[in-house]
Amino acid sequence: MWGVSLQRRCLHHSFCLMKKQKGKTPAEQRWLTRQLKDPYVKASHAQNFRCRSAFKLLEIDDKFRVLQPGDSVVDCGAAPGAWSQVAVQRVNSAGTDPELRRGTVVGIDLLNIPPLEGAHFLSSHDVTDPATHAKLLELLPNGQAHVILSDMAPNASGFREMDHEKLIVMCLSLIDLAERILQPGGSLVCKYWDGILVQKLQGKLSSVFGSVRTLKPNASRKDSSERYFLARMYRKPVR
Ligand SMILES: C[S@@+](CC[C@H](N)C(=O)[O-])C[C@H]1O[C@@H](n2cnc3c(N)ncnc32)[C@H](O)[C@@H]1O
Repeated sequence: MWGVSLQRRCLHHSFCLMKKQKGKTPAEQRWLTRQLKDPYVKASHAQNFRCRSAFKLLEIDDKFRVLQPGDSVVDCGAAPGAWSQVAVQRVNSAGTDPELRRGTVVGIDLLNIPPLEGAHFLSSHDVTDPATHAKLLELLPNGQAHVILSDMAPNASGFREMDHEKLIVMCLSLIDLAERILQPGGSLVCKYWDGILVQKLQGKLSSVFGSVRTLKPNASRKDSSERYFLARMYRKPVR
């Protein structure tokens, strides 16, 4: 009986897939097939996350407890907003003293970020622009963040080295941002694509953070060069 209902569901699933794939290029068809089979895509629909990347941050935070109730968090490259959803959940706890445990989440993206209760979004803003840093100073309590998250990525050109370099430059700009808004002892989670400049980024992070570790969450696709640095115990450089 179970076998028959599963067979029906599979036939229905294949039919939907065929309908969705009509008129698509082979690359688009491969992407769609992968999306439809992906357990994290299914889970993100079931749990109302805006995209599967939510599970990367959930995994990192479950293991390392980066986001604490009451924290102020800046989410760089926030669109469509799944990491901000996770951050809003984690920094606002239903504890006994809600005032003390109400956190702040500010998301920034070049693109439009649909509104999310509990978050403040700076859509059409560039994280690397000093004008954005100035706005952040106004939005964060005392102009300070406990955590900077970055899942930023440039539009991939298809040239691996070039894309890697672009993303490393973006990650390096987060060190300038940290100097302006990250409080001593704070943390940074940032995505990078593996390549020759990773050691340079790691070195720069290690010069201002007490610990830097490399992470590859299970939700990050195995065939992707995507990795994350988790840098903790920020030390503000003395100028
Ligand atoms: C992989 S998506 C982020 C997904 C997001 N973490 C989520 O969970 O919904 C990468 C985002 O980085 C943004 N981005 C790239 N460069 C940026 C920049 N200089 N400033 C702000 N956002 C940027 C892109 O527009 C894109 O929306």
